Amino acid sequence: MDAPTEQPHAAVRARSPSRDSLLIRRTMAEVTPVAEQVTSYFYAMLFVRRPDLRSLFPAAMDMQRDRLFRALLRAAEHIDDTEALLAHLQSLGRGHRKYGTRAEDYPTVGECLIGALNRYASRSWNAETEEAWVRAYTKISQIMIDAAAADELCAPAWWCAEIVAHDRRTSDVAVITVRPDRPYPFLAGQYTSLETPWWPRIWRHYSFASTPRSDGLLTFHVKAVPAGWVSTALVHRARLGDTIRLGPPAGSMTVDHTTDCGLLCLGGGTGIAPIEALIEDVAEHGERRPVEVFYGARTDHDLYDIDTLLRLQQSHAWLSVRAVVDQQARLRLPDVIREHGPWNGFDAYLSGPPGMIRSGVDALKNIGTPSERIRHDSVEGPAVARG
Ligand SMILES: NC(=O)C1=CN([C@@H]2O[C@H](COP(=O)(O)OP(=O)(O)OC[C@H]3O[C@@H](n4cnc5c(N)ncnc54)[C@H](O)[C@@H]3O)[C@@H](O)[C@H]2O)C=CC1
Repeated sequence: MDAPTEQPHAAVRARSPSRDSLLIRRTMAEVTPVAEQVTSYFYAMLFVRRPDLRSLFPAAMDMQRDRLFRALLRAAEHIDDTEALLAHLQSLGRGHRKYGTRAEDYPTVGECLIGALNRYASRSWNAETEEAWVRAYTKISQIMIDAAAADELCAPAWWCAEIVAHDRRTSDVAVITVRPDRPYPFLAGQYTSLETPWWPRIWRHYSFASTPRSDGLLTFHVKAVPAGWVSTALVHRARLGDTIRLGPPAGSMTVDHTTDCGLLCLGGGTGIAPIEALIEDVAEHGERRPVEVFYGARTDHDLYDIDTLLRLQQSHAWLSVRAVVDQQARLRLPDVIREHGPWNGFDAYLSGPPGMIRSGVDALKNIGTPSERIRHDSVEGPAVARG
């Protein structure tokens, strides 16, 4: 994602913001309209001060130059939400190991961040604001540094993986299976970051389409999207035997096995991949909790994995699968959940395009689903930006 664009899993608590948080928000309000310039200035400063850091970023910086910067700003905005921030930043810190980031790089990044904000938020900037940003950045960077150091003791910074199956399902969707060079631990519902040999240092996120398997293989669903360099290479260029790199697993859209409540799953397009992993997870735990899947696609032809889902439905009485095809349906995917249900006693899992997640969350909230029962990974940024 890419990782720098992950966002705090936002269960925003109703609490009055701290003074630091208010000052940070004031800066953000001033820099948001000139975000492009602030970002360019930040990276220019960073690479002038530390030219050696340039090699950690992709050759074409326009593709993701603002990801690190945006991630830092977003984390600062959530500075009061310690619980959400902690999990998010730990994941970010672990994910940064694959870029080659070291603890000693963080102070320079912080100086450039504050330098850029100081310059572009000049109307509201003062000594108190600077202190608030220094405190926020110190907290953010320390969590990331600590998480990276702890991870170093037990996991590699990245895994190499060989493509062992490449199944073109439609003109733009491929189901790709890889064999990692070392065991790769993860949970059903999580995703990873992936780098191809053709676009070095450009990482994109893909969800695991199954539970961990005894043969250690990992499967991803990839759709080539316009201007999506990584996805297009994976669908149209990758061949058996090619080697990709994987970052660590991330994401919190996992099944809570301490309850037996039902699962309402919405999978849009290739967003169906982690939903399939969740179904397998429930099956492997021998649970007989209801799992209701709505699989949305634009056309019949885009339901590229409906056969897998129907096979799973045949073998599990607790599983129900419904396809919702835009061209045929009166309603779009998120709207159909209002027509079915009620969904009391169900946890909701959403995976698909950002717009689908947003309207799905709205639809669920409108029918009274509490937000702590709605799970999805971030709507903006890498979790769903899979170019
Ligand atoms: N490949 C993977 O592992 C994963 C991919 N994703 C994300 O899923 C998306 C899949 O893209 P496509 O296959 O092109 O899906 P798509 O754009 O063809 O849409 C799939 C379904 O979502 C619905 N939808 C789309 N936009 C909507 C909106 N604004 N409001 C309500 N419903 C909407 C459509 O009606 C359709 O039923 C991408 O954004 C990808 O990043 C998410 C999780 C995992």
